[in-house]
Amino acid sequence: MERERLKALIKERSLNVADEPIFKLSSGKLSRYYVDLKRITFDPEGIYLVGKLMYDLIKPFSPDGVGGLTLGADPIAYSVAFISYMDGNPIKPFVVRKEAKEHGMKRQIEGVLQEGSRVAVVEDVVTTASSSLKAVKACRNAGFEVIGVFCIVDRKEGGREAIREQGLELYSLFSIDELLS
Ligand SMILES: O=P(O)(O)OC[C@H]1O[C@H](OP(=O)(O)OP(=O)(O)O)[C@H](O)[C@@H]1O
Ligand SMILES: O=C(O)c1cc(=O)[nH]c(=O)[nH]1
Repeated sequence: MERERLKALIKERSLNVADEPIFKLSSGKLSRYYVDLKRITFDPEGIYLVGKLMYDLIKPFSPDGVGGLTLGADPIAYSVAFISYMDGNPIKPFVVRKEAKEHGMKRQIEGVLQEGSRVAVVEDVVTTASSSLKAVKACRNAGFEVIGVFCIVDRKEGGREAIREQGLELYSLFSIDELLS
């Protein structure tokens, strides 16, 4: 039920489809469609559904932490952390900055996790997985053990294969096909 509701919300609010490839992606490529998941992750019902469904996906792996590359991953990490606490199984959120801070503690990762923590890397959309893998690399540099990459939508444009090359699996709530159909 929650999955069907989230799918309906994404189709209604996030899916932008054009006749021509007018949407510029993070990779620089142009696409005929764009899934704007910020329309979901900045909405109270959307953030609840994402938190609940993503928590259900991640929970079997028993991670200590959940987070990813700012900005897409941030609301996902916070909502999973909130839901996990309500479930009596707290998972700590963290944020990977695009670049390490140049002042203060000069950290790239913000949070309270210790070296050796097992973490789930989350993402809103995976296209090439370049953003997810940037987060994976930062996590590994911080001494975390990454257990997998978990996203809301897999655009199926090579991300899964790129993630596998790093010895990890991609888990998604939806693939682009079921949103476009
Ligand atoms: O799999 P990839 O090819 O890396 O593309 C997907 C990334 O692109 C978008 O982020 P964007 O770069 O627009 O940044 P933002 O989250 O800060 O808006 C999205 O949130 C993913 O992080
Ligand atoms: O590849 C991307 O940058 C991208 C694609 C998409 O559909 N949605 C998004 O937020 N980013």
